[in-house]
Amino acid sequence: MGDEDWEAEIIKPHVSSYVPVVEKDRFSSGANGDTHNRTPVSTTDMDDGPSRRDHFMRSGFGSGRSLGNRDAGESNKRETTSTGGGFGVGKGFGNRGFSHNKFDEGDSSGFWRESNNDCEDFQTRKRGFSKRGGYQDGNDAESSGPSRRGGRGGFRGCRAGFGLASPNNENNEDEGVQRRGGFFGSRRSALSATGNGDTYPSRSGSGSGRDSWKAEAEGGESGDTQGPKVTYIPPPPPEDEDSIFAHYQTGINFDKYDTILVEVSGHEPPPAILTFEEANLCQTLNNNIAKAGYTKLTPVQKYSIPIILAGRDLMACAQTGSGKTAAFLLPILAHLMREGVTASRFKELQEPECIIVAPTRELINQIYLEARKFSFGTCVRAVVMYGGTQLGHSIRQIVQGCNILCATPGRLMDIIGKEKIGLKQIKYLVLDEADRMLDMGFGPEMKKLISCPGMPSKEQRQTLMFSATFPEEIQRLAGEFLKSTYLFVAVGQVGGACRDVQQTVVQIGQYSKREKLVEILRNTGDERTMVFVETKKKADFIATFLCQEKISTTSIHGDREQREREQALGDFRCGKCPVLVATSVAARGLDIENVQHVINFDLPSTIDEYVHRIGRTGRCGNTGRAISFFDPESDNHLAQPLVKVLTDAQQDVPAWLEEIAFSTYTPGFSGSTRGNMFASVDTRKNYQGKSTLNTAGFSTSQTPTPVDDESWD
Ligand SMILES: Nc1ncnc2c1ncn2[C@@H]1O[C@H](COP(=O)(O)OP(=O)(O)OP(=O)(O)O)[C@@H](O)[C@H]1O
Repeated sequence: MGDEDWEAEIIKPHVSSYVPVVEKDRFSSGANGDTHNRTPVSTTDMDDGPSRRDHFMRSGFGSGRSLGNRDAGESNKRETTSTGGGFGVGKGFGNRGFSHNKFDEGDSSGFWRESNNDCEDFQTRKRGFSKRGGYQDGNDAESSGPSRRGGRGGFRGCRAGFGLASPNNENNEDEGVQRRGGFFGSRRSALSATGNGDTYPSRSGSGSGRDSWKAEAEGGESGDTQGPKVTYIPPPPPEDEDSIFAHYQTGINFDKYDTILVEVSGHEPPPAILTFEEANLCQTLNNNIAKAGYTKLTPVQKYSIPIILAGRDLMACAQTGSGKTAAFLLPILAHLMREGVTASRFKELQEPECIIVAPTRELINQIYLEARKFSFGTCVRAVVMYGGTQLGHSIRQIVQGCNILCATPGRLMDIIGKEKIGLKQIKYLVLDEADRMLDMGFGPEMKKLISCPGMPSKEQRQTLMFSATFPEEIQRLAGEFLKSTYLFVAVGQVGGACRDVQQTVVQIGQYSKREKLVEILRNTGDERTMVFVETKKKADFIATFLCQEKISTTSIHGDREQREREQALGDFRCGKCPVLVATSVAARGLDIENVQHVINFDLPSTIDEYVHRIGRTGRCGNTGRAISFFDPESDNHLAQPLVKVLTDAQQDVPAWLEEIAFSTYTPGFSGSTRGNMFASVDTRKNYQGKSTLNTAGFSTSQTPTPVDDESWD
């Protein structure tokens, strides 16, 4: 099936995953005339009568056979070898072109490799699928358009079994290989072509792919040869002041932030400020800060704001949910206003003063909403654009004027390639979740960005990097983006978990997880809970399973269309679906009120991902709970770093976990499967002076100390 079939596929409703299958009869015309606007699954939807059940039955899902197969969706091998219909292998895909042998042998060709990293780039991987090079030659089902792979699998499976016919049946095994694989993007080595939603080259560490990002962009989303046109136009956010400034309350532990140690390293850092007044921001900004409910600075804000105001480059690492977004937005806005930046007018080529990049669409949208909030009533205009939405829509937003451009990397490259954005005026470049972007293999793309024609050199712009985790390797790479004089701010333990999250680790076998999950969710009632799983397919599977159990659930992952992702998030935010099953696409940055629980149904492959995932709860001084299922069959590599994270966060460490950590002890272990994630200090060796202070501003030490925390033992 060629690209034209992709087109055909998107003009008729299709099912991109089997969660939406249950919604199939609910397709409605979207606001934008999109013909496949679907409502994510929820129990309420699923409970509404026999017809829905019929649908399940018809689709093969929910038959005793399907559901009775506890292995389905949980055991890769079993799925791929089962031909029993129902869940295991839908007729649509399961046997028609898949070489079981390949799966069983853990084929590492990269086809159908589903990564947990389905952030912004999921289209790219799908693109990779279409170039499957020899995989299942001649099978029309198998060679169908890549991005619709899951969809077709689901859709066809729906007719003839159920959509677990996803070709990703082998994924878990491949992921097992991948997750232990290389570092910068090496996990993606097989996925090299561009995608329709986010066009950029391979994430492969080598930067393979095409030579020019511009070529990528031109052959990208708008390049009709590359895939289906994305028609989704996200609904505009509410414009009324109440909505713009809607916020949740800080929690009981907000004041405890003052006791967290902060380490600043680098030459001559400006002193921290203790209050918003000391920042000397303009009146409009102060008003907006007040309307946002901010009365007191968080530690990362106390340090970062004066550093950014002083024009310094910054790498800042602070625990999840501790206000990093405002820490960079406020001083940037203050500068822009001080410099008299006025809203740019309609122009074909816009030249923003600031670019903010983040790895996921939902996160960049959230940052945009914060930028819009703090720039309210000013002349500064923020614009957001991200993959999975209509490119023309992004362009229309931009040409109206753009001072602060919030973008995901792929879309940013597209727009620059289309010469809608000039870089000459850039004064601030912000990389949020910088480690994630670099880890995902965006390093080459980011390097291309900073060497784009017109982009001021690092000496002439201010570059800011933020995250809750900064492995050493990433720090070293990140140094290329920053002036050598950059300051490094570490609030608390770099890579450490937020102490406001009560962490529990449960030892459990793969096949008992679902039962346990239901048990937990029955006890949590309507409390908002995020359930993380490792693969997109499993996200759908678990969401559907929970719906069957009458637990209102929706799901978010990289194979869902952007419309569905946003709908899912909306339903979760408003409480319509209090359970959100997610892959790591939702692990970073998402700030959702009242998430009381995070459940790691599957532990992530790395400890820093764990830290980010559990950081979706316990934000801004609120408390939360995280329960993680630890399967000794697959998670032993996490035992050591997990023990460290738990210990550092003053949590109970189960004896069995300590034992596993001990038995898998690696001399020189530094807390990460990928390197020294617990680099509690700036990894530069040449800085002089490091101050360790508590956030009330009192110095506890002014002398440099050696790297003291690289080893957990
Ligand atoms: N000084 C403050 N006073 C009150 N609320 C604040 C303050 N700073 C930030 N917040 C709120 O705290 C929440 C978390 O902030 P934010 O999303 O910026 O955290 P983060 O550190 O970026 O987290 P993550 O590491 O998960 O991305 C947001 O709702 C934000 O509006």
